[in-house]
Amino acid sequence: MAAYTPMMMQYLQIKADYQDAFLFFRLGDFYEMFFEDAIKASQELEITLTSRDGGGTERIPMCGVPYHSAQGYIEQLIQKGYKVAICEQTEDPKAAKGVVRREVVQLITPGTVMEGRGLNDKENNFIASVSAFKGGTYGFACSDLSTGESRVTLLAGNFDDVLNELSLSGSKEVVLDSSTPDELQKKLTERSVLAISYEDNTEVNEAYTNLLEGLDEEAAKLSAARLFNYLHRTQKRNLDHLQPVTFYEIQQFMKIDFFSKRNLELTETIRSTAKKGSLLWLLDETKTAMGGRMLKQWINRPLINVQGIRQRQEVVELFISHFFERHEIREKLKEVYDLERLAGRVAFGNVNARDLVQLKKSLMQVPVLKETLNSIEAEAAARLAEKLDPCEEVTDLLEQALVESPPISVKEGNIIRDGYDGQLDQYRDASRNGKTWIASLERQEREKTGIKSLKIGYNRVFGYYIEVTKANLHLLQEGQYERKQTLSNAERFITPELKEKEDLILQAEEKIVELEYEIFVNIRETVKEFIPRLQALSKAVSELDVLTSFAELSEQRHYVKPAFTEERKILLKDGRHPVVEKVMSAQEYVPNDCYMDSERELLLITGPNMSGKSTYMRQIALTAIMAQIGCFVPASEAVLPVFDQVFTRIGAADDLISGQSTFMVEMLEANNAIANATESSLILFDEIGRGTSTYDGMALAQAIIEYIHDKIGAKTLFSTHYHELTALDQELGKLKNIHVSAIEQNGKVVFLHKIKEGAADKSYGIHVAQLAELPAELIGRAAEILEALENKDKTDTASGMPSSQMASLGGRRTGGQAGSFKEGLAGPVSMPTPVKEVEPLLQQTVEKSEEEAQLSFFEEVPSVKSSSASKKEKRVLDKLNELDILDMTPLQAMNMLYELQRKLRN
Ligand SMILES: Nc1ncnc2c1ncn2[C@@H]1O[C@H](COP(=O)(O)OP(=O)(O)OP(=O)(O)O)[C@@H](O)[C@H]1O
Repeated sequence: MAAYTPMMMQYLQIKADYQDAFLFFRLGDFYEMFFEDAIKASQELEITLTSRDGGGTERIPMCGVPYHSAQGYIEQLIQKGYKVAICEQTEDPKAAKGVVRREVVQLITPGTVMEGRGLNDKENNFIASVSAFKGGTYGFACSDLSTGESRVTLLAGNFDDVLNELSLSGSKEVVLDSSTPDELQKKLTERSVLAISYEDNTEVNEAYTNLLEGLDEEAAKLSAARLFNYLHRTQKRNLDHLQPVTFYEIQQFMKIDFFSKRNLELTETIRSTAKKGSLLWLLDETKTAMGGRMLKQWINRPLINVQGIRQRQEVVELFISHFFERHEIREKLKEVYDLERLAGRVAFGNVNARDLVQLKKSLMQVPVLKETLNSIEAEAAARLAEKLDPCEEVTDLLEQALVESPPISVKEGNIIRDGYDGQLDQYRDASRNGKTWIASLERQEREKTGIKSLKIGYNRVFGYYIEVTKANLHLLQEGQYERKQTLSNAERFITPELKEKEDLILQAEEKIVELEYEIFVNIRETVKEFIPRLQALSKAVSELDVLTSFAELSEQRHYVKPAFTEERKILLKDGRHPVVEKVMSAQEYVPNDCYMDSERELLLITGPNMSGKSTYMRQIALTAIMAQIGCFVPASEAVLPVFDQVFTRIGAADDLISGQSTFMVEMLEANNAIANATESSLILFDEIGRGTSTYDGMALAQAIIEYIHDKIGAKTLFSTHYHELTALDQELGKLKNIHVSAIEQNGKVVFLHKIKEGAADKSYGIHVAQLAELPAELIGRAAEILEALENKDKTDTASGMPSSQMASLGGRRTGGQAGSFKEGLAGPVSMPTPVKEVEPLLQQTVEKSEEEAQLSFFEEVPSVKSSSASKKEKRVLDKLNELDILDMTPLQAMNMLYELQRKLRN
């Protein structure tokens, strides 16, 4: 290796310990980066790459950012998922012999950000640890360093549960044992952009022993200890604000798996992953950042304990009936800052005087909140009031000590009030007296010399001086003034007396600044002792915030309090999809009822495209979730069971990025539901089977329905375009058909969005295509093909060919009879008992033709059997040619490519 300079050797030595981070190496007023770090950082941060001589044969790539503006650059790197090690000079350069000692003082990572853009007010910033134990148990711990909250759980054997917990907590970083197998690491990073870190030490650090005291299980302790050890090692300080770790079991909450959370758009929309348009967006009427975070946690983990839900409902109801008190409370909540994160920064040592003034102002709202709650005179309100601890000692201290508007910096004085500290007052007197003396000296000198324009000024170089314009110089007495500086139009002088006072003033000011900082640190340390109380207060305020916002929303949007039943019954009158309703205004939205009980476990929903099938299904799930977080629900009457889990298969072909075909994802999601659902679960399956050929799809759909009906008994809503399946109600006692109605008016389809009993009688696929403004010529052609298909079907049926008129694909399996799917296809129809004799036939042909009509974009339809391979290719090429690629998103383009390829291979 080349002989580098001692400083570069020091750099390389430190860098060796931080291979996976950018090393910000402090050199004077800059943080410098070298070698690979410099090349990469210059690209990521768009800063100039230079080079320097480091003693070796070649120049070393280098780039740097100024110390005072480093924060922004660090945030940029963290947001991109990188880690940054801050390496400071840890001894006074003047005192150093040789190279100044330098050490990494903090490793900032995506999961350990404490301030700045990396933190979203209304979102937690969790870092998790995953530990594998013998017997297949996983320990999952997570901590939000900015708020200090931590929790841990043990997950038996199922790695999907680990992935779910990671996604529910929204963790940005995961800490693993370095021996974690690669395949698990790959799985962890597949679903989201996670920073991975390692910590092998699981010994409980003394500083955190008390935080782990409540944990009975050794594995839980070790998992949390791994996380704390990592935090301690990277942050290099005691983290006094960390709260005791709570142990939870995933069975304590309604389980909503990763897919369902996404499909139901609980906290973000599928398309843009934005909050706007999600359930969280609708429900978030909170006034504080902490309340916003609590709401998100509640949505991610609805309760299954009826008692807990009813307690929340009781408070919501109370606030609905106490409008003025609610209004008063919400006004006051606006004044409450983020107590939890303030407390975190107090412990971390990066809080400033302004933050503490905000803390004081927040705490001053607490007595008013308590008073308002107590004025309601209800037990539930009194319970909430009880939990609000105003921490008067902190308010008093901050009120007495801090001025109203201190500066941002804590090292420049002007923070502490007069009268708070005797010594400080003395210094201030000295400084003020000196300044008064100087002001009177100016008066005296003017009188003495008769120079009206004489003035006393101050600058950093010469200190105080007497300034006289050149025209008046002759009026000064010789020998009394020492000339210090000549300007173009004036001269500046000093006198021994002036310098003496100046020394006094400057010394006093220096002492003031030092002492103010010292006092500030003492105050901060005192506030630190109140952190647990502040954190408890923060929880109570958050709860009050969320519950009043539920009340606000429930009243505004005419939601109703759901009753819970143990009868596994759903009764919703005038139910609405809360988000769609908000977007389209209540007048336009068509409310729908839903009734399910032990005789009506599965609802098979048919109806045209665009009629509102998915909206209806989603609204049932969202209503259940809203009910179980304690909110009222969008209906005029609601009775619900407590669901243990919600499963969904709804959604678009948006999974190409994860490398799985749409159909495969569909099957994985279906399997997840089938493997885990119980009779207390809710399943929503939207057009299962549509991703494969008609017969395959229909067969799978039927088999899935039968399986749920016979073996699971979960409340299930299943929408389908396979009208043949509607005949299943003859066989499956607990399956009922419902449909979304539509009518035809002047050749155009009109969606009524109204759910009705029974199966739909028509598909309207071509009508929908017409609404989408496909070319008239094409629509005409589709109608022609449809007719041809219908006729063909009729002929086939008449000639005894296997027909699509059969009620379902395979005879239903009962006992030992194996009425297999194949038999159903090849032999005579095994279960041909459609409800209506003629209609199902029509339904089938319309349905089939709709699908074929869609295919006709690309290939010849079966009725016009001239399809040659070259013609098919030509159609694909034509389609390619027509595409306006610049107008497509990458995902749309990928989907289209996938589709085209599928057409070619078909
Ligand atoms: N109850 C309703 N009242 C008013 N408008 C509704 C209602 N339900 C759905 N809609 C509107 O109809 C649109 C289509 O609904 P949705 O996606 O649920 O239809 P779908 O039947 O599932 O369609 P597809 O079969 O094509 O997937 C919605 O975006 C919404 O604007």
